[in-house]
Amino acid sequence: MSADRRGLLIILSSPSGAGKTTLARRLMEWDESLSFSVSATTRAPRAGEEDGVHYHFTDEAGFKGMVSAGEMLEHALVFGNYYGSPSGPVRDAIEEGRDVLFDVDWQGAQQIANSSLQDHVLSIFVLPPSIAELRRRLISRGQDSDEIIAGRMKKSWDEISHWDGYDYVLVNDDLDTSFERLKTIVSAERLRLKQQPGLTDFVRGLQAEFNDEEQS
Ligand SMILES: Nc1ncnc2c1ncn2[C@@H]1O[C@H](COP(=O)(O)OP(=O)(O)OP(=O)(O)O)[C@@H](O)[C@H]1O
Ligand SMILES: Nc1nc2c(ncn2[C@@H]2O[C@H](COP(=O)(O)O)[C@@H](O)[C@H]2O)c(=O)[nH]1
Repeated sequence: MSADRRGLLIILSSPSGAGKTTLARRLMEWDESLSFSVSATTRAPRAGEEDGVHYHFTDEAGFKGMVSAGEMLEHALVFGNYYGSPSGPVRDAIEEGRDVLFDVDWQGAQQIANSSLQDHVLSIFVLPPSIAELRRRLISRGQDSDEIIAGRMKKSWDEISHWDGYDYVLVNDDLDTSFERLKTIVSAERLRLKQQPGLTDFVRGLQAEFNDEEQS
């Protein structure tokens, strides 16, 4: 560990359409030191999605090759496509004391929470204010076919049923309020004692200064 602060693995999960990608993008704009874990996926790119920025788009053979080479921190089949988080950039960031943001489903969140990096995990589940609003958001995003939206709505309860396995839960009703709460969570978690190993040396310095003053 070469940094004063231990990096956090900030995991956002939610049913599709609840708003985690929107919140993740805002968080990245708020703090440019955050790294986003760009997942690999076999899903086809949506309009506006760039390879290497939003996802590493690959085919099934390429994806399975990465898994068998041990290059994935976690991986899962979600809505009929493979998704996974490459481990290299995550381990580099943690080594340097930087935080990494993940947008993964509950299976990915569980695998990261059970990995050797479990002490770094901060997990947040995002709930929609209602199921009707979840559907409205998926439709208004305007990027998936009716069939895909129906499939995601059908699976939404599978995802929601894991809500209580997370450290924090946000009901994403008003976006600005949710974002303020998310910033509060991240800011507070960064100040936890275990995240600041450099404090031991700092307090030793205070003690030396205190002892010097006592003796003079
Ligand atoms: N609090 C909110 N109020 C209204 N609309 C919202 C809110 N949060 C997000 N949205 C909108 O809902 C739609 C879905 O949001 P987003 O793509 O962030 O969801 P997601 O959880 O990342 O979904 P997926 O898992 O499918 O990637 C987007 O059009 C987004 O602008
Ligand atoms: N386990 C993982 N889940 C992931 C990863 N990247 C994204 N996801 C989840 O997939 C669904 C669908 O995403 P979409 O971009 O197709 O709408 C969503 O729940 C994401 O959180 C990953 O690397 N691992």
